[in-house]
Amino acid sequence: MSDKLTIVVGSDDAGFDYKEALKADLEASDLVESVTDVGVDAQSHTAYPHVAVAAARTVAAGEADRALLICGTGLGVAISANKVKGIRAVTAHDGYSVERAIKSNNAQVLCMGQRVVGLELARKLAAEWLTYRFDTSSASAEKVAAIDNYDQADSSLPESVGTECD
Ligand SMILES: O=C[C@H](O)[C@H](O)COP(=O)(O)O
Repeated sequence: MSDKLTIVVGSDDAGFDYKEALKADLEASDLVESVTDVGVDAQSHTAYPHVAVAAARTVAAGEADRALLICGTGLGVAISANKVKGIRAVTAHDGYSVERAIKSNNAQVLCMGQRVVGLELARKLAAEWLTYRFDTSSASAEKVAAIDNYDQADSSLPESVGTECD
């Protein structure tokens, strides 16, 4: 994998304008290898769960490094993306959370709400998001591994999986 990021973008119609603006920024960024748009387009009205799951499945399949998803609040797309096994999706509208989403949580999916955050702040946050990388040797790594263990476990397994973290 190149150090440049392959990114999927998606939105419902409530997030369409921001998705288009952020997509243009990503396409112009030296930190981005490619951008794939899973919709919606200006004419379609696909509900957010379908777009979010399509984007998340692309990431889970290893066909993209990250996804940037926009809906009205950034909440529905995050909830939906998190239904895909292996995906860690977060909603964040401030710089610290965006940074920690990568550095603490290794979240592959960042979600924002067009009805929540100003466009210029959303653009700044997306630009900063591109610069962060998860450190697999950090103390956060085993916590993320614990999330993934729960994700992989089925409901017949014990309630907790590896509760001890150093
Ligand atoms: O989380 C949902 C999003 O904000 C979506 O864009 C709007 O959903 P609603 O029309 O159900 O409020």
